Amino acid sequence: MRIVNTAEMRALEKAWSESAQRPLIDLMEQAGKAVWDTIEKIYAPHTGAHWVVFAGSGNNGGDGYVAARYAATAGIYVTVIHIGDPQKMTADTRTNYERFCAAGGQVTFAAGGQLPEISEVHGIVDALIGIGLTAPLRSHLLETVAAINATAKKRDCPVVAIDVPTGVNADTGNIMGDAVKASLTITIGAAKQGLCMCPARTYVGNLQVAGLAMTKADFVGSTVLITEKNITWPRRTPLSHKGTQGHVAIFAGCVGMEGAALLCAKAALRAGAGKVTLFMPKNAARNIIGHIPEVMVKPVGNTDFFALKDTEIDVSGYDAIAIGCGIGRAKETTDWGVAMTEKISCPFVCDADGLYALAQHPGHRLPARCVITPHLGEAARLLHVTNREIANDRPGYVKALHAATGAVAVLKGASTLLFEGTRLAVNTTGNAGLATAGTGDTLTGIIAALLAQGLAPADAAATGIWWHGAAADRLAGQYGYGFLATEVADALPYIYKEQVME
Ligand SMILES: NC(=O)C1=CN([C@@H]2O[C@H](COP(=O)(O)OP(=O)(O)OC[C@H]3O[C@@H](n4cnc5c(N)ncnc54)[C@H](OP(=O)(O)O)[C@@H]3O)[C@@H](O)[C@H]2O)[C@@H](O)CC1
Ligand SMILES: Nc1ncnc2c1ncn2[C@@H]1O[C@H](COP(=O)(O)OP(=O)(O)O)[C@@H](O)[C@H]1O
Ligand SMILES: [K+]
Repeated sequence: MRIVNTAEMRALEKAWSESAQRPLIDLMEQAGKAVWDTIEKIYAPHTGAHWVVFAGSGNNGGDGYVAARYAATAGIYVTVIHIGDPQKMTADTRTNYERFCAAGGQVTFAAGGQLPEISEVHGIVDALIGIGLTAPLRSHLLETVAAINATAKKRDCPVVAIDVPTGVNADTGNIMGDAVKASLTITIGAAKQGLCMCPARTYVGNLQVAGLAMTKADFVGSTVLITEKNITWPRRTPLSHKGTQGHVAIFAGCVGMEGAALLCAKAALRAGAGKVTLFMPKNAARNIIGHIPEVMVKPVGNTDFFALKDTEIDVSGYDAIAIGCGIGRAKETTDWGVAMTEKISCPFVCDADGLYALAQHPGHRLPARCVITPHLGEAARLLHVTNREIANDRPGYVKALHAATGAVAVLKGASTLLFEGTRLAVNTTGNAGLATAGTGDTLTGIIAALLAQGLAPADAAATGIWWHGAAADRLAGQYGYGFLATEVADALPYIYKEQVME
């Protein structure tokens, strides 16, 4: 599926219009026709069925008027409810309003609050707002959206959103106050990236792309979904041995947070690392020796946490390193963590308190062979903005993380995002069962193991987040929620078997 952001979409429309020397209203005609054709194909409405189209004054409303005209021509009893000020109709929307009326169509104008009672309806089309929404819905639209959702529930009829369900931010996937809960979203030209992200995904329903003439060229958008079709897997051959599968060194844990280190180490082994060595402050290490027999534990120093002198550790000879899980936030540890990022010469992943350490040293740059894996709060700390600012624009801030650090940036959460410098990647696996302590540590271990097995940093990050989410989806299928971070690690080989060995 081709995926774009709204700026790209508008640029595509403009470029098409200029090169084809045709007005944009021709695209609106194609869009509205494609919408009705798709509705016919999916719902096969019978002659005389009643469909209600909610139209706004922007061009999304224009698509709605075109679809309404095709519906009427097909023998559907179609009514349009135009919400908002008709004086504000765009020129193309007005033209299609007039064409619909000239064809005998009925339009009711409403301010938003007081909607006419819809007693019998077989389907609703949402053509209120598309990619033009950037601010929270104003109150009259909020009332309309609530009325659409309530009517669809009461009448048990489908709701088809044109381009974007009204209320969804097409770039960020955020809900701008409230949104239409669509059964089907027919997105115009190419899928808007926000439609593929949480929380929008639960409002989009079945997503169909209406291909228009302008997107038939060999256009590649700057956004991509991470799916089982485009990730890279490490391979084993019959001759593989532990020396060929990569040696991961993990710098993790402190007294009281030994578990984070164990989770990271276990996940690295489950993700195929040939050997895992766990470096831990001495007093923490003595608490966990033997917990995972496959892990080599190297106690460091003489204390509860890592300290600056621990930069003397020889970090050569490893294929990849994970640093940061559960190391704590002592000043000495943060100074040590930042110094280590300069000493490490192999690919590495930095997470959790390692990111806290980086945030204490603004402007510190990381090499491109480093992957950082912040959640929203860690990203906010790194970029010195609020959690809300990040939540409002996750696609923008994952790019900002890359720009600020130079590393391959992963922004975790529902719909984890990845940016390596060129394309925004949106993960498609994972579920709210992952909202439990330690699942981030397992992700760090997975990415480190993939780096150690030779994957490029961006590939290791993409495969890692997909694999981690897929393991969680398998567990959610078995248990629902309530599975543990350890179980996510233990589920990894089953996914590998399905994807690589079957
Ligand atoms: N270019 C073309 O020919 C093609 C365009 N295409 C179609 O056009 C769509 C984009 O059209 P667009 O740019 O006109 O914006 P659109 O989504 O209709 O939104 C503007 C309307 O929303 C309203 N509104 C905004 N914010 C609001 C808020 N917070 N709360 C309440 N209201 C708010 C705003 O009202 P205003 O703020 O002006 O009062 C205005 O009425 C695109 O998604 C696709 O469907 C395709 O068919 C291909 C050809
Ligand atoms: N609602 C959710 N849907 C999908 N994935 C989620 C959700 N909540 C959390 N996750 C995932 O779970 C992991 C949590 O990581 P993190 O917050 O660092 O946990 P911890 O620090 O306890 O290890 C991340 O990979 C994140 O993307
Ligand atoms: K819409």
